[in-house]
Amino acid sequence: MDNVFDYEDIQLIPAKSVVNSRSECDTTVTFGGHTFKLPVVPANMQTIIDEKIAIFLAENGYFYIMHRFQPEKRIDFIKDMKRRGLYASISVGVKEQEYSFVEQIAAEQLSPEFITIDIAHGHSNAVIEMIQHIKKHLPNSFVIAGNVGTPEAVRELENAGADATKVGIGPGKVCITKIKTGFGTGGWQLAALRWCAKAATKPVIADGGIRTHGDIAKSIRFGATMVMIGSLFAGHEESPGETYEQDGKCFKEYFGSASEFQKGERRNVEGKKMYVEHKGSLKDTLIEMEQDLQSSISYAGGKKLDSIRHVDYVIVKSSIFNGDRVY
Ligand SMILES: NC(=O)C1=CN([C@@H]2O[C@H](COP(=O)(O)OP(=O)(O)OC[C@H]3O[C@@H](n4cnc5c(N)ncnc54)[C@H](OP(=O)(O)O)[C@@H]3O)[C@@H](O)[C@H]2O)C=CC1
Ligand SMILES: Nc1nc2c(ncn2[C@@H]2O[C@H](COP(=O)(O)O)[C@@H](O)[C@H]2O)c(=O)[nH]1
Repeated sequence: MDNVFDYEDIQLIPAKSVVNSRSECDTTVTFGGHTFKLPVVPANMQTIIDEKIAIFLAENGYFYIMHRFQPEKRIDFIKDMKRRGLYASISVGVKEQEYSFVEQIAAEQLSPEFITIDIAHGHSNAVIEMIQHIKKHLPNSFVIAGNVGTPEAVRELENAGADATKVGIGPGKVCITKIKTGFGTGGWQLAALRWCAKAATKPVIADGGIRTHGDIAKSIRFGATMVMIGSLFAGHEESPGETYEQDGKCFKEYFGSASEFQKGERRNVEGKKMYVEHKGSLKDTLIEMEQDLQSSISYAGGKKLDSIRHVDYVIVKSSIFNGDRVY
């Protein structure tokens, strides 16, 4: 791989606008047979999403993926979403008990519309076997598999039956994989996305490293159908987790799924915790994201999201850490 770059190294080049108002621009995306208002999904992490937020997102036309860190609540969650006439979108891991869980939801005829296999190193037999297990027992569920960082991995997971792959190893705000292991797409996530998306025959989700709303447009330009975001969704009124007050300012915690705070032990820790300044309501952030993306579409010279995929770009500088620090 040569020519690597990250979000902050790229500027998209404007084309002549074909709209009189940004409100004419359409940010909707079709993914897994459903149409969503935005090509954006909050990260399936315990400090980012809970049942209440999932209901809000599904009811209002947004995509969500529920996290897998309270496994005993997943069956009731699927039932509750179905009872409300909403789609169900859950996460699974790859350990033994997850195989029985998949069989159980199949036996109870609770096929969720979306299942995300959520592990750190998704290019593995463990993920391939789980994809095949889900497809055998729940053939109607749309399977998202990850995380990966190479075209080989994308192809292998697609060939195993994944309906979409999730790209990003190490670019996350509370991720320390790149520092602790020396591996990943941290510092060149956008280039890795382009590399993977070129090989993909099915949708790709860009996961991690989004620091500004403009990075959503850049992800679309470099091949993403959907963009998973953690830190920008942390710290809202609705966000799970404690609110802390310091010097008159309110903060909320945001911790990694592989941090000791999630795991409850210091074993194979690849995540950290940070405090995010209170940002107001999630609804307002989603509206602002939509407006900013409408503006991106207008700069791309089109009316639909797809127009962003064809714009020119320049590489303006180079950086490794994308503004992140270890602590
Ligand atoms: N996107 C990213 O960059 C990263 C995300 N994460 C997030 O952290 C959470 C925990 O992830 P994870 O530890 O995978 O989940 P689990 O703790 O559920 O582990 C999944 C299984 O995979 C094994 N495993 C974990 N890492 C590796 C590896 N590098 N090579 C081979 N086997 C491995 C584990 O065994 P054992 O523990 O014994 O090795 C375990 O059996 C997830 O939500 C994941 O998305 C974590 C790191 C990076
Ligand atoms: N290496 C780790 N990556 C993690 C961990 N917990 C979550 N994640 C990944 O980060 C993104 C969110 O990134 P952000 O830049 O938008 O904040 C998330 O979707 C996961 O893929 C972790 O403990 N270690």
